[in-house]
Amino acid sequence: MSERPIWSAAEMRAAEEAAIAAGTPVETLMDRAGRAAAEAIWRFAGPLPALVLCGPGNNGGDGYVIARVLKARGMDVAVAALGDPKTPAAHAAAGAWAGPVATFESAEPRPLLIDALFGTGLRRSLDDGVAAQLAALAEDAAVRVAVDLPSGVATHDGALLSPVPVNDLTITFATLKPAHRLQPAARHMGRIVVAAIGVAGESALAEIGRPLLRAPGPDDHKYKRGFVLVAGGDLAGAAELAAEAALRAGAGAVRLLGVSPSAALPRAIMQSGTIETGLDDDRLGAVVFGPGTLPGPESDLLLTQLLASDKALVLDAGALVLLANRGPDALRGLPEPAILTPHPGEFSRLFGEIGGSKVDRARAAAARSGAVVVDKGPDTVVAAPDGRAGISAGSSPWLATAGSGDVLAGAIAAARAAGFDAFAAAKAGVWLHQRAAEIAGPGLIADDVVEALALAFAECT
Ligand SMILES: NC(=O)C1=CN([C@@H]2O[C@H](COP(=O)(O)OP(=O)(O)OC[C@H]3O[C@@H](n4cnc5c(N)ncnc54)[C@H](O)[C@@H]3O)[C@@H](O)[C@H]2O)[C@@H](O)CC1
Ligand SMILES: Nc1ncnc2c1ncn2[C@@H]1O[C@H](COP(=O)(O)OP(=O)(O)O)[C@@H](O)[C@H]1O
Ligand SMILES: [K+]
Repeated sequence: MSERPIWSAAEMRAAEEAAIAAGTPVETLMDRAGRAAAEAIWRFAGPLPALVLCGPGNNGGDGYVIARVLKARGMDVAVAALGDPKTPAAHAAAGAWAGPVATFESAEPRPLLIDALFGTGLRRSLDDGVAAQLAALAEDAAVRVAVDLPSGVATHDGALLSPVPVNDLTITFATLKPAHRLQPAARHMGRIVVAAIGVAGESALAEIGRPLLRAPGPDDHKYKRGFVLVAGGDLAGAAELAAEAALRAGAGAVRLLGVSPSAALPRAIMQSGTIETGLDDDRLGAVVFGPGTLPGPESDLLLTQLLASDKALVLDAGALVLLANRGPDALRGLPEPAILTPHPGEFSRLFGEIGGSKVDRARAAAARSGAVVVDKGPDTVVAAPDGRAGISAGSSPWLATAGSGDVLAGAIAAARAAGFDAFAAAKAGVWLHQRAAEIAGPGLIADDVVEALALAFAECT
């Protein structure tokens, strides 16, 4: 599985510095960035009368290049600057722009707005007057484009430092940055184009991509495809959703125990036995515990049994409440790293308030617990104890419906039982879940996501 990297502002700067040290001047990088952005804008928006807003740094420098390239293509381009260029490269780019430059304050709206005020160098919120003028110009534009990042967005954590217009297109350079995928910023990007500018680097953070899953072959049997046990309790529906999700997400066999057998479930799901006997099975690839489980002495005892077993655990919902009482250290030293799937409430209950971005928080939680943490939400982050992390490329808001988390737990367990390590399984489950939600479409309920998992799985084989 190959995934799109996500670089921090510091990693982007390091890549840029490495390229410069290797002989590519910053002016060349800026020229590539501006040309690529102009090309993307030209293709996306067509030849509308454009207004390019240029800030004082290199983001503004990109803006001057864009203006020059679009004008050379015959477009009607106006430029407005927020202050004079402050970097040599931006200065050179501004010098190469032959047309007039209005002040930012005096800029009049035009159908195509190109925001090159601030990018990764933004250090604080925009001044109120600047944010208000940007909003007014965006309001009156037909197409809004952001260069690298919408101005006002914090690169690292996706916070909005001041009001930010919703863009139709954002062109970023080399790789995605965290703010392109983290909320609340992510919803302000519109379509995202990543333009190559000839810099290289490395990052432990990537976008969660479509996993490569194995369709069964001639040598397969059901247990080889993956055997999942769902340890249910109390509220049967949630455990049933997890069990059926595991089956539809590719597990060869699923057993659901701890709740009364249900005729509503597919007959393919095994429902006989006790959790104790069910656990005593070497063929088990993953155990889901928590969906539908209420905290109490009995469920707490079961958690103790599961932690003492050598099984790969996916802990969700009620199991996370039980775990919060013990503290995340209870997971340290398990033979197989557990996978935790907290929603924001469960996350803070389990790990307390952690500062930084959502990626920082998930990484800290994973390092603390030794588990893979799936920090759920519209921008789900998966983090491993060693610092590797992934951010979901997006998620249908229709997943904000009862039971959808149970479905995710089942899908993750299927990937784990299929042989993926905990980090890869968590990411695969997140991808399948969001894709299934997309397939199920608006108005979905959790049961529909379960059904659609089979189609999502098929896209990965
Ligand atoms: N890193 C790279 O490899 C490349 C970066 N490029 C562009 O360069 C940008 C980064 O350039 P810079 O580091 O110069 O940063 P920016 O252009 O994003 O902004 C920095 C400038 O804005 C000022 N500033 C920051 N926040 C402010 C605020 N709230 N109000 C008023 N002024 C504020 C700073 O004092 C500084 O002068 C990227 O976003 C990208 O668009 C491209 O030219 C291509 C190459
Ligand atoms: N607004 C939203 N946009 C996108 N995805 C969401 C949104 N709200 C919730 N989700 C996703 O839906 C699932 C909800 O899980 P959870 O809160 O545990 O629900 P439940 O307990 O009802 O099963 C998670 O996978 C989460 O990422
Ligand atoms: K910008």
